[in-house]
Amino acid sequence: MSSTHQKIQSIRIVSTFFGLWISAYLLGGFENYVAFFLIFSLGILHGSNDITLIKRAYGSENLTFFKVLTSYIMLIGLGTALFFLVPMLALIIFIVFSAYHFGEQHFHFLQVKNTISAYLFYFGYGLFVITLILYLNASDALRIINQMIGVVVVLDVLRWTLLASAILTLVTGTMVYIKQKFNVFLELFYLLLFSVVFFIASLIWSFTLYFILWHSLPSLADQVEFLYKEVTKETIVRYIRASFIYWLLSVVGFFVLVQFFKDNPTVMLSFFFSFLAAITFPHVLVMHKILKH
Ligand SMILES: CC1=C(/C=C/C(C)=C/C=C/C(C)=C/C=O)C(C)(C)CCC1
Repeated sequence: MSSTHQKIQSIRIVSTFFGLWISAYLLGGFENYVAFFLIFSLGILHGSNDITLIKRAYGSENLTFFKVLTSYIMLIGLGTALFFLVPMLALIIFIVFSAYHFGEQHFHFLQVKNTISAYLFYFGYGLFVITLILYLNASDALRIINQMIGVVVVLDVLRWTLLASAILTLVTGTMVYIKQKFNVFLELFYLLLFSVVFFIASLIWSFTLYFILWHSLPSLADQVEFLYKEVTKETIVRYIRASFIYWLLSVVGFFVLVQFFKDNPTVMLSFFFSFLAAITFPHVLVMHKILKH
């Protein structure tokens, strides 16, 4: 593990405990502001440099900036249209993509990469974590999901998904472990920590702590390393400069669109997750290309 990732590992464990402590002391409303601030800063930032990453990952010979931008916008458009036309299918695809993406980032240190068992392991693990967040905050989660897809999803769906993803993770994790040993106790400790956090914290705060500390931070470090070979103050500043315009566009875009929904908090939250979903689709594909190597 590189020294950057070791540092991030310590930062995220300490910050998770701090986040847990905060959730006991901050008032709900203020906690939500901090959560959205973190999602709109670090969370969106970690997906803002995708266009540079695609060009680098595919080699820039045949790919013009215009071609990449057009396919990127088309994918986001497709994602948005899907949420309008067939919301339930869109949500399922989004969760499948997100689950794989979270698991792939979490286990990016494994050398066992392009095998079916590794793919299923990433997917199973990510799905387990996402469902754990939803299950331990079920009333809020189900309200938002119902609002997003217009169908009543019951607690049993979460319960069975949790069980199925746990079994999938266990079976495929064993297959991966046979090929490459990893620290199972540390992974179990993380899962225990997540369960305590998700149980105590609210839905938005639980999602934020996982998304920012356990996903976006290590992903940012990987991307900076991929683009500039090392993570230093200078390369971080270069990364921020290169992604700033995309970051600004998505944040401004979100705040313009959200004006239509500002009178109803639940509709606003479901719009927020649909927006996150639409910009997530191309990001997952780009990161898969990078983490594969
Ligand atoms: C928390 C939560 C949800 C799941 C969000 C997910 C899965 C987000 C994934 C984001 C990604 C992968 C971002 C890019 O890196 C739902 C089911 C939408 C609605 C209820 C609350």
